[in-house]
Amino acid sequence: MTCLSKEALLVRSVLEERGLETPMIGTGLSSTEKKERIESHFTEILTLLELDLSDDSLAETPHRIAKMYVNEIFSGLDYATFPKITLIDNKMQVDEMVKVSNITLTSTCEHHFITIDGKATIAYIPRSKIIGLSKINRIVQFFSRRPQVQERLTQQILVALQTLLDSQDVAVSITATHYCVKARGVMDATSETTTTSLGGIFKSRPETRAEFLHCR
Ligand SMILES: Nc1nc2c(ncn2[C@@H]2O[C@H](COP(=O)(O)OP(=O)(O)OP(=O)(O)O)[C@@H](O)[C@H]2O)c(=O)[nH]1
Ligand SMILES: [Zn+2]
Repeated sequence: MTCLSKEALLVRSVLEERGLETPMIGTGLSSTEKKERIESHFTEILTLLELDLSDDSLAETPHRIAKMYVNEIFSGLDYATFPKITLIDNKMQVDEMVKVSNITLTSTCEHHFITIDGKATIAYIPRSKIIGLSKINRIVQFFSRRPQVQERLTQQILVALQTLLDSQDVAVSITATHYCVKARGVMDATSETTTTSLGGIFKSRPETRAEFLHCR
């Protein structure tokens, strides 16, 4: 059994308490067992699509998909992959907004299992701690590597950062293209979806909210 970091345990318990955790069941399967089972089911799916798995280009596809699901695009379902978090005392007494824009975000729509491709902007007002910058991108990546709806993804990132920084003063905005909207179904190639989650002063103080939402 993997030992989870104290930050991973804390974030998971707060998300559970708030009803924001991704709905999951426990199977007790190891990562290797999951990959074996997924590979076997994808062999069946591709066969039902009448694809010839003896073709050298397709032969390894079920194995590739299983590896991609467990190790890559859905690795964020496992808190063992939660990033190592570096927090530093705010000795420099920063009390203005720290904002990180244009964070690359690639996730997967849980309704259609197809890509969500977007950007996140995140801000916080430092209190007692400041967080290592790359850790913000890593938290975005962690929660993106799950089947998601954009609204829940935005909230999970907000609450994780609030928990780690021990402050409500965090803001998250995500703008994304959903390939379930662009590449199938309604086939709209131009629309984008923006979701925003604001905490503390970003919610209560109109000037701070406006600075976050409108200043690049
Ligand atoms: N709110 C929200 N909806 C999403 C997200 N990703 C996909 N959806 C929507 O989930 C809905 C699923 O609707 P259904 O009617 O069950 O699925 P569908 O028949 O494939 O619908 P169409 O996409 O309209 O063809 C669609 O309207 C999607 O656009 C998301 O992140 N947030
Ligand atoms: Zn979808």
